Formats: sequence, structure tokens, C-alpha cells
Amino acid sequence: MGLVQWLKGQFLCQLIICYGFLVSGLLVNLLQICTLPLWPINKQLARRINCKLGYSLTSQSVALLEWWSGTEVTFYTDPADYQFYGKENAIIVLNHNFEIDFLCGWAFCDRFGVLGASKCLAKKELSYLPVIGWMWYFLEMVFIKRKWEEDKRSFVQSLQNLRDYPENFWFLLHCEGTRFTEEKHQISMEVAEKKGLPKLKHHLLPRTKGFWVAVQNLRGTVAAVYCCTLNFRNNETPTLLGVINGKKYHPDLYIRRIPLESVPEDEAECSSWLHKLYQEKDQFQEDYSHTGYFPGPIVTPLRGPWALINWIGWTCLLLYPLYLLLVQLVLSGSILTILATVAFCSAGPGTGPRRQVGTRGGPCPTAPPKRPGLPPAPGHRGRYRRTGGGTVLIIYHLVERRDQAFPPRAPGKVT
Ligand SMILES: CC/C=C\C/C=C\C/C=C\C/C=C\C/C=C\C/C=C\CCC(=O)SCCNC(=O)CCNC(=O)[C@H](O)C(C)(C)COP(=O)(O)OP(=O)(O)OC[C@H]1O[C@@H](n2cnc3c(N)ncnc32)[C@H](O)[C@@H]1OP(=O)(O)O
Ligand SMILES: CCCCCCCCCCCCCCCCCC(=O)OC[C@@H](O)COP(=O)(O)O
Repeated sequence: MGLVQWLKGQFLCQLIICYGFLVSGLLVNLLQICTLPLWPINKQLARRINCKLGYSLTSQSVALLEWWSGTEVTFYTDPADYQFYGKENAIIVLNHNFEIDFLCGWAFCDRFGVLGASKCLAKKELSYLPVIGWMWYFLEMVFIKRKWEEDKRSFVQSLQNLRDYPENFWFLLHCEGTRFTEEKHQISMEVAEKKGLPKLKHHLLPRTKGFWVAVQNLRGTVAAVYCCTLNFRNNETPTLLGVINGKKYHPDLYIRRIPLESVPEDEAECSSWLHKLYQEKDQFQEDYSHTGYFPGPIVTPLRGPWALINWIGWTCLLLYPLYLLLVQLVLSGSILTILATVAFCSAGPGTGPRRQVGTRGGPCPTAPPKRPGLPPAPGHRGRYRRTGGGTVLIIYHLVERRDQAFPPRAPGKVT
């Protein structure tokens, strides 16, 4: 494992990444709040500013996926459709099987310049997510409680609001309405049986009302439905934590562009149309499980530098205060100890005395067995994970150094 891959596994690096995302997100939220007075004066300008602010935050997770974890989405699509991507509004119908399907969706949006403006039909709970949920409020995301009687009015109103949106946007719909699990699949197939519908092997039965309402309210605004089918090579089970740990995944995404005119206006016909679309998607997944690829040629839209530049910019800006702190430490003279500690710790666990955090001098109760100059015995967990040990110890010594500036008081004695 190279140095870069080792660094990606370090808790300190992951802490810095999440710190950057969180603090930049809060700053973006603050700036979005500042656009509120602009809305009654110039709504379109306020929307454009919020799209840029939204891009500045969302693209950090695209940078994490594409540059940090090195995950590259492979796109399968008809080259004749390629010319439309990014140049029109579209409804995206995407299967909801993977933990990071939204990240692959964002990467797809970023390739065609619609990441900042894109929206989705999301469960109301996501609007409470710190930073991301608050940001989506200003991007006019469509939230629903998944209870039609309570949702229908606000759902229709939210869609109508998008009819004069100044930027090209994609509207993501996971028609299944929830993430795929075997248990949900079994219940869903019982409903399919009752309805006399073909059973699906790789999907839950789609909920059709939301799709029909979206199509009806966005007709004239949206030009097409993009039927997107996502899968991962070699049966990978991708996770967000894996991406943060720098693990590379291999997503394949098959996109079919369907002009909106071909979607029926009648609700019952539209419902049948969507069920047929999901039966086709299910067949694509079945073929993929045997062949390892989707139909249609592979296209490779250019991966622009802006997600990476934006991420580096935020990281430099937000790490600068920490850099100043480090400079202070150097001036205070204690950095040498820390550097010595870093050198000492990054030699790996088990190569020197450990002191139990919180008390002085005692052996660390879970210190790996003494094997001077050797890494701890295989499988020894110890207090510090093999990969994160050096990092954790650096933080421990940083804390300890601070303590030594204020030596602990002996019990009962006041200094
Ligand atoms: C690769 C992608 C490319 C690009 C990506 C593009 C954009 C992405 C970029 C930016 C977007 C920004 C952010 C995205 C990032 C993160 C967000 C990601 C995910 C969040 C998404 C979610 O939160 S999913 C949950 C919310 N969405 C939905 O719920 C949509 C699906 N639901 C509906 O549409 C529903 O219709 C409804 C909720 C609107 C209303 O539901 P309701 O049930 O009241 O009505 P329905 O008629 O639909 O259903 C009733 C019928 O259903 C039958 N039934 C009952 N039980 C089941 C069952 N278990 N399974 C299936 N069907 C069932 C029942 O019989 C009823 O049938 P009737 O015939 O009797 O009506
Ligand atoms: C460089 C910066 C990186 C910092 C850390 C990375 C953060 C990445 C961004 C996190 C944003 C989280 C967006 C939430 C998307 C969740 C999508 C989802 O899967 O929702 C579930 C619903 O669909 C259905 O819910 P269920 O009914 O299945 O329950």
C-alpha cells in the first residue's frame, strides 16, 4: 500500500475532509441566508447565486468520489442522445439500490454542468440534515412525507415553482420510494402479484403517482425522461465510508433518453408506462449480472477540474487557521517534540513504550505485546487500530504536551 493510500486511511486525513465539508457547508448556508433579501427583488439572480453556492458544496463530494477514491463512473448511452445532456431539463428515473447512488448521480450531473441546479424528490427527513438539507431548501428541492394526502398540495406547488427556473436542471426520482432491501422486495412483489404485474428481480415495484404528477406539472419545462440504470462491477457493495477511506469502486451507468411526449398524460396509462419501464430496467440489470456491462456504447464526458479546484480551495482556506496554530507551536518550541513524536509514531504500533491516555507513566493496558522493532502480532487489535495508530498518538501527544504546560496537581495540593 503506497504512502498516498496509507494517508487516505488515516483518521486525521478523514477528519480534515469532514471538517472542511462541514465548515464550508455552514459558510455556504450562511451565504445562502444572505441571499434572502434578494429573493423579492430579483428571484432569478438569487437562484443563480444559490446554484453556485450549492455547487461549491455538493461538488466537494464529487471530488471525494472522483479524485480521492479514484472512482470513475462509466457511462453507457446512445451517442445520438449525448448532445442533449446538460442542455435541457430532464426527469431522471434512477434505481435506488446502492448507498452511494446519489454520489454517482452527482458525478453524472457535474460532467454535464447541471450539478448546482439539480433537484430531487426527497423524503422530508433529509431536509433536516445539517448543511446538506439546509442547502437544499435554498435550491428549492422537493420534499415529501410519502403520505399522498399530506403531500399533494406542496408537491404540486414545488413543481410549479420550477417552471421558471433560470438554470438547466435534472429532477431525480427514485420511483421505488425507498432503498432496496430483500424484505421490502418481498412485500413489494406480493403487491405486484395482487396487481397482476410481472415480478421484478432487481427492483422494488415503482410508486407511480409521484412520477405521473411530476411529468404532468413539468410538461413544457422538462424535455425528456432519462432512464438511468446503475450497477457496480464484480458485485461491489459501495459505501460512503469506503469512499472516504479512499476505496475505488467501479460504477456503470446506463442512460436512455426518452422524449417527454412519449409519456402518456393519462394517469393509468402513465402508471402502466412506468411499470413497463421498470420491467425493461430489470432486464438490463439481469443481463448486466451475467455479462458485466450494459447495452450501448461507452461515452466518456470530460472530467473537469472545477470540483477538485473548489475542494482544494476550501481545504486551503479552512486549514489556514490550523496552519497558523502550528506556526504558533513552532514558535513556542514544542513542535520539535511533536515532530519527534510523529516520526516515532508513524513507525507504526508496537515499536516503543505506550502510556495510558489520562494517567501518567503507566503502561497502556492494551499495548501490543512487546516485539521491539517489530509490528505487533498479527490480529492484535490493541488500543490503536494498525492504520490509525500513528494519527491517534499524534493527537494524544498534542493533548499531553498541552497538559505538560500545566503539570497535573497532586491530589489535595493546590498550586
Ligand atoms: C444517475 C443519476 C443521474 C442524475 C442524478 C440527477 C440528479 C441528482 C442530482 C441532484 C439531486 C439532488 C440531490 C440528490 C441527492 C440525494 C437524494 C437522494 C435520494 C433521496 C430520494 C428519496 O428520499 S426517495 C424517497 C422519496 N421519494 C419517493 O417516495 C418517490 C416515490 N414515491 C412516489 O412517487 C409516491 O407515488 C408518492 C410518495 C408521491 C405517493 O405515494 P402513495 O403510496 O401515496 O401513492 P402511490 O399511488 O404512488 O402508491 C400507492 C400504490 O402503491 C401500492 N403499494 C402499496 N404498498 C406497496 C409496496 N410495498 N410496493 C409497491 N407498491 C405498493 C398500492 O397498492 C397503491 O396502488 P393503487 O393501485 O392501489 O393506487
Ligand atoms: C470532501 C467532502 C466529503 C465529506 C463527507 C462526504 C459527505 C457526502 C455528502 C453527504 C450528503 C448526504 C446526502 C443524503 C443522501 C441520502 C440518500 C438516501 O439514500 O436517502 C434515503 C432515501 O432515498 C430513502 O430512505 P429509506 O426509505 O430507504 O430510509
